[in-house]
Amino acid sequence: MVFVKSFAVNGSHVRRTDQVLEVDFPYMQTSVEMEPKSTEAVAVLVKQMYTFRTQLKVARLGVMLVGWGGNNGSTLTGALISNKRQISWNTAKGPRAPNLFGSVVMSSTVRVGANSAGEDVFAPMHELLPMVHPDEIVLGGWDINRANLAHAMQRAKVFDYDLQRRLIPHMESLAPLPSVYYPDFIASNQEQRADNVLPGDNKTEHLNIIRQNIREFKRDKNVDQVIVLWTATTERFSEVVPGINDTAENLLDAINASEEEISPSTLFAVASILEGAPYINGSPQNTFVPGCIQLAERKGVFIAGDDFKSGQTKFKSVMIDFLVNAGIKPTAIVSYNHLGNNDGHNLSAPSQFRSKEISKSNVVDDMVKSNRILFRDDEHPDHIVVIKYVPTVADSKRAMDEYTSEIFMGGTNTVITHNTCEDSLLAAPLILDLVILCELFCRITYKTSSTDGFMPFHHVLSFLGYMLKAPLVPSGTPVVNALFKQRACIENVLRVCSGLPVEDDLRLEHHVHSVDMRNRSESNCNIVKNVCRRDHEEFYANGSLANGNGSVTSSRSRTRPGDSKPKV
Ligand SMILES: NC(=O)c1ccc[n+]([C@@H]2O[C@H](COP(=O)([O-])OP(=O)(O)OC[C@H]3O[C@@H](n4cnc5c(N)ncnc54)[C@H](O)[C@@H]3O)[C@@H](O)[C@H]2O)c1
Ligand SMILES: O=P([O-])([O-])O[C@@H]1[C@@H](O)[C@H](O)[C@@H](O)[C@H](O)[C@@H]1O
Repeated sequence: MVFVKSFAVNGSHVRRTDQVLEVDFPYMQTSVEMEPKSTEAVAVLVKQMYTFRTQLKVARLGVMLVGWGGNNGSTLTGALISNKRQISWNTAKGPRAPNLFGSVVMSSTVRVGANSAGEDVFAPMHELLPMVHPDEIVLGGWDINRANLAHAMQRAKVFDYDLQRRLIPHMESLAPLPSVYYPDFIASNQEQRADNVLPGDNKTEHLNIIRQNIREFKRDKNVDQVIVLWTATTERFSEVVPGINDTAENLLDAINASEEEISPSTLFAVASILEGAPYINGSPQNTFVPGCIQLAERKGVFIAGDDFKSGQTKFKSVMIDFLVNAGIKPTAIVSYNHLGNNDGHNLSAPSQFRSKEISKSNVVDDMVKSNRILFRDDEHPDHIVVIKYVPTVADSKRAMDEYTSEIFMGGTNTVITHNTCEDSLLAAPLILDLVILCELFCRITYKTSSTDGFMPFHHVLSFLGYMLKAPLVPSGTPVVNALFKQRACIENVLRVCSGLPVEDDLRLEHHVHSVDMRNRSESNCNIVKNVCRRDHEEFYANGSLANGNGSVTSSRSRTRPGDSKPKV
């Protein structure tokens, strides 16, 4: 295998200028024709030509976190500073260097193709298209607690002490803006944190202040784009009330009337949408009430959610995909976890736990519904979710799962897992992926023979489902929870927008009679390889490359659009 730091795709289907990359893509689908209640079907192959257009200029990106002073917010902030400044730290086991492990965009690779020797060539996912580099992201946000980010980081107890010590000078000047606090939506045990709240209960005033905060942040930080992301405390579900939050008009009127059922998270979503800022919900509550979704559609602003998929649930979406697609029938999934961070404290309250229980429980539905050999229409594995608050373990969440399945000829298979998830160290890189990909999708448009010119993707950005437990999807479309299908969706949309083919793992070239790889016909797609095998091993050894003059270049490519890509 060979690893390259960057590549360009050439071919008659690719048109590139300094500003724009346009790619033609023949999208093949099957339209299934069948009579109602019939079990016979006919699949007809349908090809639709898409042209994808990507604006290559990456936005100067500002990210405003709601709940900035929380474990996730402070951990992400410290991690970005540590990576940008290359702040290493000492531990009992020796020195540690910053990294971005757990970010699918920054730390996973894609197969670009095979070279003339038949070797697979891999590149970083973030090299598929120009994306925001984490070093360039400007962070800000709100919190109902006034602690500065240095204090918040220390309170979170996530980073090693020596790293905390080294980060404090860079974080103590960062302070969250005061936020909206409506006690009824989060556990009463959170009241002690609420010392940084907007006065009064006039929701129109609160909305306008949040909107002003977004405008001022964009101006003062000199960013081109702002994305608002909720990583604040899990709220109880909002009741969807006709006349209150069922349409965009009713929702805006309800805010003007300071209706009680309008949650802080929905207020933030409305403010973001009205300011043209994409809004992402990292928690399980139903922020996106129907009126909010309709408002996002009206304004053409991306929304995505719900609930970061970080540890136990992420693993579950792999296990159930494996079992069901192996023809094995899961009959019971018992998920228990305990955690001791403030999130866990909030989740110890029934209404907030219920929000999380829903998002953690629905993650198997797509896989179960896909296999009527194993499951009857109304059949579903027993699925239990338990969350307990144990202060001692702090952010180091323990997840214990038991998967019981029916196997061949009446057999039973039971898999028991114990997963210690450093909650915030698993969630923070997902926040990075969510905002990097969201910024990219804001620069991609598409056209087909049936569109009126180039159009943005649907305002419900369901491509981001990989990072979320309960992916919000456009009305009437299926929810996909299987983790590797979700990842394949992201990789393939980026591949086709870059000019590469979909990765279908068919690999026919390896299954047909041996072809002398040296005689492979020269494809019309040239891959630029600029790193030899030695560098490849060195890259993997320490994530950096020694170039010709002995100096070390960062393993994170800083290729910018328009840079002349080295040619071999
Ligand atoms: N692995 C994970 O950590 C993980 C995974 C999935 C989902 N989540 C969700 O992410 C969220 C954050 O997790 P965390 O561990 O950082 O929790 P946390 O309690 O440490 O942080 C939440 C922060 O939000 C603040 N807050 C509460 N209400 C607010 C409001 N109305 N406006 C602004 N700030 C507000 C709190 O003061 C706190 O600082 C939670 O909802 C959690 O369920 C976390
Ligand atoms: O690990 P995972 O299931 O993806 O998600 C986590 C839950 O297991 C945990 O109970 C909760 O406190 C975290 O906020 C997060 O939701």
